[in-house]
Amino acid sequence: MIASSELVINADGSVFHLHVKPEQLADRVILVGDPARVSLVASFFDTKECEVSSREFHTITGTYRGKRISAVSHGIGTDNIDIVLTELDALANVDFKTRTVKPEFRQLSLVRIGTSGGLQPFTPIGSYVAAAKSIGFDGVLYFYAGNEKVRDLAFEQALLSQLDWKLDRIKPYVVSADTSLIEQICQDDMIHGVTIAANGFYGPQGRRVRLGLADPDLNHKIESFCWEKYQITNFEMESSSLSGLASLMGHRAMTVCCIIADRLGGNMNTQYKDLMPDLIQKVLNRI
Ligand SMILES: O=P(O)(O)O[C@H]1O[C@H](CO)[C@@H](O)[C@H]1O
Ligand SMILES: O=c1cc[nH]c(=O)[nH]1
Repeated sequence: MIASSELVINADGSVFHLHVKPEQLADRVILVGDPARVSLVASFFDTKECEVSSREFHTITGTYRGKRISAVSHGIGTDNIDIVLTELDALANVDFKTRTVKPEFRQLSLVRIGTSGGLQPFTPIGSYVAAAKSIGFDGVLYFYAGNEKVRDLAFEQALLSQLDWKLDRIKPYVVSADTSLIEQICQDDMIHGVTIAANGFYGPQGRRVRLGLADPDLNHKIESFCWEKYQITNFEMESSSLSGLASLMGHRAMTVCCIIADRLGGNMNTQYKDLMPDLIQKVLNRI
């Protein structure tokens, strides 16, 4: 039995942070950072079954062309993904009455639709980049047993050596998205990329506002990195822990982002919300 301090269930039977009840979660889940983007996703639904909001976590479950789908916001950062993935997995796989793991595993398909900064000439503003591989600058995955089994250790070595890694308190890790989900969602209109999930928007993505950077050359090294068939394409902030935790739990997960910042040219599209409906519809049609 899982103690009440470990898996926290609210008095109304919902899970602690998301405030969602087990019967309210669909097998297909669209994850987004911005709580307002959940309403945008749900605006395409044919029916709406429930809507729950708590902190930055906004959930709407409904149907799209006969498919039951939950849209869930996770806020910003890989630490939030630890909360959201653990609670979604518990909603699917723990019996909330007995507080025991259900005998039959229920697999979720999770697609994160995010925004991102492009790092290559072939990832301009407005392009869609799916994270076939994610590089985690965060440390969430390291806290879980068996993390080495879902990490690409050869890729990690190539990174440390080619980037001449100088930030000795942090060791980037590499994980893969679910290949069957990438095949299902990505067509010619999405680039298969390698995405860095940074543990911040500014310094950890090489942005300088007032503070200097510990390794001012890191972004140049990231842009020129090339190993086997891989180049690093973009920065966002959640795909690493999403792919890593989902792999450990047995769920299918991937991230696809709309590029809104051109880090090479120094340009930004602050009107990116106009670009989102098209990407959302593509994912809803394919999930
Ligand atoms: O647009 P979302 O989904 O929030 O994704 C990106 O935007 C946020 C930073 O502005 C981070 O969450 C990053 O991953
Ligand atoms: O540059 C960007 C743009 C969106 N989200 C990020 O994390 N970085």
